Amino acid sequence: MSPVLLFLVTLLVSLLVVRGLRLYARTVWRWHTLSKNIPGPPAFPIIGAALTVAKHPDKLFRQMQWLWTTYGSTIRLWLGPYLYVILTEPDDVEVFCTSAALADKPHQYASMLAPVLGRGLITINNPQHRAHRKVISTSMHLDILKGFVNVFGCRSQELVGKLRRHAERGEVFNMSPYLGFCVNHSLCETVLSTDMAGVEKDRDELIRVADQASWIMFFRLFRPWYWSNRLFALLSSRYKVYASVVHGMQSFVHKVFNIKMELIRKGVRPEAKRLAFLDHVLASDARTVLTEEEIKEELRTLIWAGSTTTTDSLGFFFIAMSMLPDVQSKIHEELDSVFGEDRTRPVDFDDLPHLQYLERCIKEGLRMFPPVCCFARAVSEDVTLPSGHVLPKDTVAVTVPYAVHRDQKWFPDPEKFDPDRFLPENCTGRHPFTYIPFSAGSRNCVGQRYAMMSMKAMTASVLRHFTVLPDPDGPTGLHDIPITIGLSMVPTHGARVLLVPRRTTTDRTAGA
Ligand code: HEM
Repeated sequence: MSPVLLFLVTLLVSLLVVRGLRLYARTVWRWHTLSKNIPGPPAFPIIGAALTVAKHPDKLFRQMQWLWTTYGSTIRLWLGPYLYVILTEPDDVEVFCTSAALADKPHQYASMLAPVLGRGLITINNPQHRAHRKVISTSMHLDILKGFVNVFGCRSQELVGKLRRHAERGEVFNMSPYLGFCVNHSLCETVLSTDMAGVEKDRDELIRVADQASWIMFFRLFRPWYWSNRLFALLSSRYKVYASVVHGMQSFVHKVFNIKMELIRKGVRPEAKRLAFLDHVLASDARTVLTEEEIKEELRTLIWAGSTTTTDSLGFFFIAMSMLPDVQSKIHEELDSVFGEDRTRPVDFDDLPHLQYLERCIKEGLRMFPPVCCFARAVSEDVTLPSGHVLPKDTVAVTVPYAVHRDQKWFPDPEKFDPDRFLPENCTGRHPFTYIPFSAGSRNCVGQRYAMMSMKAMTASVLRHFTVLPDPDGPTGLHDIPITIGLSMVPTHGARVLLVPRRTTTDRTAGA
């Protein structure tokens, strides 16, 4: 290159860099000015307050609790060069969930979560999101979900068989891996295919590593220096696991999808009673809206979205039950009134409406331990919140259900497990955005009904057979359960409990 050309190129690059820096400085200055009244931890140049939150996941939860007890219901948090505003006032949360200026996810969802979760509903933005959401929610229709309850019931019976071995040995053990397997097995069967012949190994391997992947994704979110995929690959020892999970999930979904397409080509249709979500999608208009690649991405999303969230909710639920004998015995009474002493019949769809108390307990569990600990939105224009604070354009708004659900005003004595908070008469007049385990608005959880049905079927199946007792060496109360934060909130030591088989009248007579 001639010296003159080199000079011109250097000059041009320098001008562009200076212009970029000036633009950035102007934007940051604007963010500073608009958010100066919002309290938050001190921030340093370049890294912001990253060191305040870049903690080990076991310590991160306490750190987040410290944030909202110290700074209140609106918090300013600088992470690297970005400004995050955390909101927990229900009126602000309503704007967060419903404002068109907050309908999209920030870019970190696409760059860090999409490789694992898939470029599906959770990570894509409008107008693509709107089109996909229409198709996916149609295929999550109640009539379709009804058919899944039998799968939940049967997988739960298998779960009970595995748990029985520990119960018979009279030992405290960690239920979480068994719950995870049951949840993931049910998800694969209902979302992808009832017939997993030939791909069981891939499925089981995926289930094994699912937790690690969710942990790694969250680990990155709080470390701006790992946001670039290249730097993450170069600098972090965790990249290898991450890359193998991404690859494993993609190839598993591709394999199942290809098997289905091959069967369709051969004119083989699964029995109507054994249709999975994918069968419904392939038989619907969805194929005209979504390409094959898009369908595969949505399948990955559904499986990931349902996996740790449901498993961890169940984990917290059973720990809570082990500490609340009175609540548990009310559930037992309800189960006995529905199933009698028959312990062999799997739970089916018609049983679910009769399990009202159980449902309230699940809802209260989700209030106290909402597994999605926070979610975020990109702010596409300045938004003035009802609390008076301004969300500046191009920043990120975040809400934290765990904190929202502990508002004394709407949930008096919030650390008390009280299922009757969800009696219809006690919900009247409650601010609708003060209970958001499944989020709310246009980006709420599309699997909410699926999740409630599967959790009801699984908890009913386990509690029909067992009484859950606490680990004598474990936490002393619900406030004391150690929590680790990954993509979802996890009980740090898993759901460690002791199970005691419930005896039927026949057992008692035989034993007498
Ligand atoms: C207890 C279980 C579950 C909880 C607590 C939960 C919670 C949530 C939350 C809070 C969101 C919003 C996330 C955000 O805005 O970033 C969400 C979104 C989503 N969930 Fe769930 N979820 C659960 C189970 C499921 C299940 C079983 C499925 C699928 C079978 C599922 C599929 C999805 C999808 C696809 C989205 C993205 C929706 C969209 O943006 O249009 N979830 N979930």
